Amino acid sequence: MEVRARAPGKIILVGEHAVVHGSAAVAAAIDLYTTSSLSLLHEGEDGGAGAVELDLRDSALVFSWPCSSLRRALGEVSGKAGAPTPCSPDELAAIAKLMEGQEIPEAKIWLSAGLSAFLYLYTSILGCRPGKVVVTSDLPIGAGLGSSAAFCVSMSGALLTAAGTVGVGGGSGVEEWELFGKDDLELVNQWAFQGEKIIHGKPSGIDNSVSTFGSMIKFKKGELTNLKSRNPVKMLITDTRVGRNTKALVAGVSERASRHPDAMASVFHAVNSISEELSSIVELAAEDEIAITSKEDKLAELMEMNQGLLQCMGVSHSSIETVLQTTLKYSLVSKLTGAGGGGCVLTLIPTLSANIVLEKVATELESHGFRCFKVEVGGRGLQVCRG
Ligand SMILES: Nc1ncnc2c1ncn2[C@@H]1O[C@H](COP(=O)(O)OP(=O)(O)O)[C@@H](O)[C@H]1O
Ligand SMILES: C[C@@](O)(CCOP(=O)(O)O)CC(=O)O
Ligand SMILES: [Mg+2]
Repeated sequence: MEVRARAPGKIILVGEHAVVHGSAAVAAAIDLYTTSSLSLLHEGEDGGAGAVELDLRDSALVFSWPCSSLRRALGEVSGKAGAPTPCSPDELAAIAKLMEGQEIPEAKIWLSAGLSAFLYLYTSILGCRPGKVVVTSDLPIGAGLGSSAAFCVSMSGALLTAAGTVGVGGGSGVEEWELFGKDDLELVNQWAFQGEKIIHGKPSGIDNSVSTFGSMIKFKKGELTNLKSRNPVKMLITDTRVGRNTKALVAGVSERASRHPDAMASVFHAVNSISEELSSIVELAAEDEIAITSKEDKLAELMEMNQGLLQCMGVSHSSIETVLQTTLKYSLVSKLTGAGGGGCVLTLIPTLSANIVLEKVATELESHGFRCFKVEVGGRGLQVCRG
């Protein structure tokens, strides 16, 4: 049996980093996906005693662990159907040892966090039984669009479906994407969060939640509120192509917060107010051109204010500043999205803006070596297909 699960990336409209410290944030799914395709094998089917294989198609890298080594390192784990137990320090150390035998190219050493999350999810859900997972993704990795969460959500979705834990009774037998019910999605989300913890250290949970449930959400202290966005929100995304790592950036903000607790508490409080205000504005229905423009002006101003506060947190970057200055020449407002330090920048596209302006701004941004693309905002979350 093959199970394919796909999960979207996301944009954070406002509230990144502050959300880790208890403020509200607003995020939306985008139409770029990571897909995990899982085939379970029987011992001996591959001519050997069986192995767990991870094929990262986009990187042209395949990793493999004999089931016998997994059992030696992790014990006779039997797989778990219910809610996850967090990865213990001992388990994490055993997984780190299993990584030693793998040949990860130096330039892609950042993949090791994803591989560790994979081994944790696979062995915890299915035990040490042989199987093969092929992963493909439309998302740039490590660029602020939530590739780590999409990886963990699609992987958890595929593994839990194969284990028969979620999606029981669903599916029509023909190849089509299937949506899960709320309880199944909750369970997938809990597992994906544990995977995110291995990759990020201290995630807020916003990325895995929006990737699992889709749509546009407000997220605060683990609580998710679905936002009904009454008018389309259009965003241009600019990938600065400056690599960065969410774990290090999140840790940097926490260190700044422990050096300046009062000042940073005020910054986080201001972000919370921005997210709350933006949430209520997106839910307002604007009927005519004047109302739409006034609504978009408010969204743009809140995004601009949030960008200033992200600079206060120390997570902007010269490449991000270049995008801000370039789009401002065309009276367009931008802010970083995700962890910052490079990665992607959002530019709000007003409904009434002329296509020619957009083409000009994209051309100028690309002349700096950046990559621009448009995304659909607020679409579906996890979907599964059984072949
Ligand atoms: N398709 C993938 N295959 C393997 N690992 C992945 C994949 N997507 C994400 N990851 C893991 O997630 C990390 C990137 O996560 P992160 O730094 O949070 O950035 P972002 O989530 O914004 O893309 C990568 O370094 C890798 O370990
Ligand atoms: C910085 C943060 O708010 C978002 C990180 O998103 P990304 O991994 O950069 O896509 C961290 C979090 O909320 O877990
Ligand atoms: Mg991430």
